[in-house]
Amino acid sequence: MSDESANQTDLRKQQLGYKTVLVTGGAGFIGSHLIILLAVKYPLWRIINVDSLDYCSSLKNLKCLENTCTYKFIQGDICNQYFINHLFSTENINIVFHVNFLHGFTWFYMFMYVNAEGTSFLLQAAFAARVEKFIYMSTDEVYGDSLEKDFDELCPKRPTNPYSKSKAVAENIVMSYWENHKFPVIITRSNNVYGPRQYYEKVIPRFIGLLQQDQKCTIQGTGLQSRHFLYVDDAAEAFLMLMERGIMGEIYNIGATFEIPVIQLARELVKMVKNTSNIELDDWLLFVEDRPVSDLRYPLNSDKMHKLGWKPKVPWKEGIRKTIKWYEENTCYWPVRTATNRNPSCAS
Ligand SMILES: Cc1cn([C@H]2C[C@H](O)[C@@H](COP(=O)(O)OP(=O)(O)O[C@H]3O[C@H](CO)[C@@H](O)[C@H](O)[C@H]3O)O2)c(=O)[nH]c1=O
Repeated sequence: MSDESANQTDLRKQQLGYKTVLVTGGAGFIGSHLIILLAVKYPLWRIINVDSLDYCSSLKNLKCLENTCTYKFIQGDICNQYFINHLFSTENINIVFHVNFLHGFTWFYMFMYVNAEGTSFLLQAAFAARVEKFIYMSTDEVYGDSLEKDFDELCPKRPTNPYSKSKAVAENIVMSYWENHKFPVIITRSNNVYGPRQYYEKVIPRFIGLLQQDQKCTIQGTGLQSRHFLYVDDAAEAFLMLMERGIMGEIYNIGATFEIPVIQLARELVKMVKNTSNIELDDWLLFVEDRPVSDLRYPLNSDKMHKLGWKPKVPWKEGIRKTIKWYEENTCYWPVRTATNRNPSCAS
């Protein structure tokens, strides 16, 4: 089929209610789970995955869609303006999930470039193409930390590290399109997401990978900082619910109900992975240098999501059991099993 007639077919399908959805960073952990859920729930929609295939992404994550004619992978960089403009002018994109981002605690310029400037390139092109919904995945980290009070979406942003600062800047750019042009955007701020296929640099897969190789869990700092963990299927469900029912121009917290200090998380994982008695648990902990800035916790008030009808469904015990099982069955999935955190500031 020629490009022109393919375009005509797309347009006719869109008139019938079929959509074309773009997911940036779709070969990564969260992006790939989101794409698979989209493909299951909307089998007739076109899904375009744009990913630069950085070290923590893999096309293996989407192997199950390889032969699906409604799914298309394009290797590309959101910071390449020519590429992005071409993408929007040729693909008739209706909905964007902007998942793609760069993590870390140093290299401030790179975070600003990818997270803020890249987002701005994408927005410009999406706006020109009159996209119907632009959903931007931000982070709970934009709030800074809180020892007591839960953050709701009206709390001020107080990001403390270069990554969260760049995400906060990107949020401002996204929101300015709503405020100035009523361009339909939604911002999500979620807790830490975990589950099968996550790259080894994040705390849960990293600890599992280390233990599987008889190495100790590297606790950064005291380990008393705690995190809320959301199973990836629940996160993907939340993103789809926002696409279906979210109010444009709004921000939504996507919070988990399970919170655990990192040191306790390590002990739980030791118990599960090593089948160790309580007395020996701490033999598997190694205290390493902390990050330059380490927030203690990010408690979220997710009432807005609950009102839309979303709640996390997967209990921690079930989620972590499934996750460990996956890592046990897929020891060679990622090239390096105990990736040192690519973040150069993490002394681990
Ligand atoms: C990898 C690693 C981490 N940690 C600690 C540092 C943190 O307090 C905690 C969680 O670290 P990470 O798994 O790297 O995730 P974190 O920095 O919280 O960031 C994640 O969660 C954020 C949401 O809070 C997302 O916005 C980020 O994109 C995502 O990467 O575990 C350790 O103590 N040892 C480790 O080896």
